[in-house]
Amino acid sequence: MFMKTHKTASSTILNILFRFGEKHHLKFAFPNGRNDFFYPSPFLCSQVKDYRPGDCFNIVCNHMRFDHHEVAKLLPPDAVYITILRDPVALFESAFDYYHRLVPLTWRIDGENKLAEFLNNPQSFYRSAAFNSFYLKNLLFFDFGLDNDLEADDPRVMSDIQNLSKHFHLVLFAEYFDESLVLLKDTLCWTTEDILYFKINARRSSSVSHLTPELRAKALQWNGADWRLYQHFNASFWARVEAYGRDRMKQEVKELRRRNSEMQDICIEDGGAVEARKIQDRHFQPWQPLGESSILGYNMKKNVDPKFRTICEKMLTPEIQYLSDLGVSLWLTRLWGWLKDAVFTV
Ligand SMILES: Nc1ncnc2c1ncn2[C@@H]1O[C@H](COP(=O)(O)OS(=O)(=O)O)[C@@H](OP(=O)(O)O)[C@H]1O
Repeated sequence: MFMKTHKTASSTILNILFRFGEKHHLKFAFPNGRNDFFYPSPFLCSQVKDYRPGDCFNIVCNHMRFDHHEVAKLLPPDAVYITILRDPVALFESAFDYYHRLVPLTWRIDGENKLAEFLNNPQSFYRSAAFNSFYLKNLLFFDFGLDNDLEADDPRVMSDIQNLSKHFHLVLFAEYFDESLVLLKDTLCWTTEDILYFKINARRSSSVSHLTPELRAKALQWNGADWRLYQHFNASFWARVEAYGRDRMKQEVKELRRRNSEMQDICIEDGGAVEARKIQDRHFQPWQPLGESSILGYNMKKNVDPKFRTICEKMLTPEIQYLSDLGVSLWLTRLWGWLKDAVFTV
């Protein structure tokens, strides 16, 4: 079970899981008609495509609002539960940039720097019951099915975190992505080959807001429950690295980076990610947020060695196209994508 949290490098993990599942003919529990399990509604096993009570799956990995009891119905009792976190300030900044047009509360924020305006006075732009407002506060807590309106010092925050830690065997971190993958490989007895990746779903640098220390402090306070969650699992992560062996970790990370860079030379035109308008093959065109084209993608080398063509293609394929390749119907996602691009894109 991979709990795909929002704006945490989870699409890069998803690509790794898709490739592993496909290679070993594993059975995915997929959504039906769209790329998520009716997010933000809480997860129900009936949302799984062709689900019948008693069915058992190998991998669950699409966006959902987590509910352990429901997820457990799909999996064997010894299933490994994994998720990924990111520094709540970076996550908040990324989510605000990506989703703010979908949150009516933010439409009346004036000025060039909407993020700063919001953080300087969040209460005046936020109501917990408002449409899509969960994107604006403690999004990790929300994704885990918890109350994202709790203040950091509410005792329920720590008890929720303790409870979550009983369910998850491994918590990865976007900030220590390569170390996280080495722990993933160790937990699942995988090989380095299995964890090779290209960064998926990154924004162009001009879309990233750099927060002043004051605004960073405000963002941390505003997302206080997520900050506690992050700190709790961060401590367990480093204890885990210690147990794995610092030197051993260093060697493994070095090897992973060497292999990734080798794959980059083999697969990617111009050495790295490019703006969407420069992507020639629609198959590699990433999904864009409402109203702009800020997400980068890749061009595959034209003269790629035939023995690497398939692996390059798969490593470069964004989530939506990969789901389609795996046979998932995406008619609702595509309808929304068409509306988004035809009607709303400026
Ligand atoms: N390998 C790796 N290491 C560190 N960070 C990474 C990595 N891969 C993706 N990213 C960053 O993760 C952000 C996208 O997250 P998600 O894929 O989870 O987004 S989504 O919720 O599925 O839309 C997005 O962050 P922002 O660019 O700040 O928006 C990506 O740049």
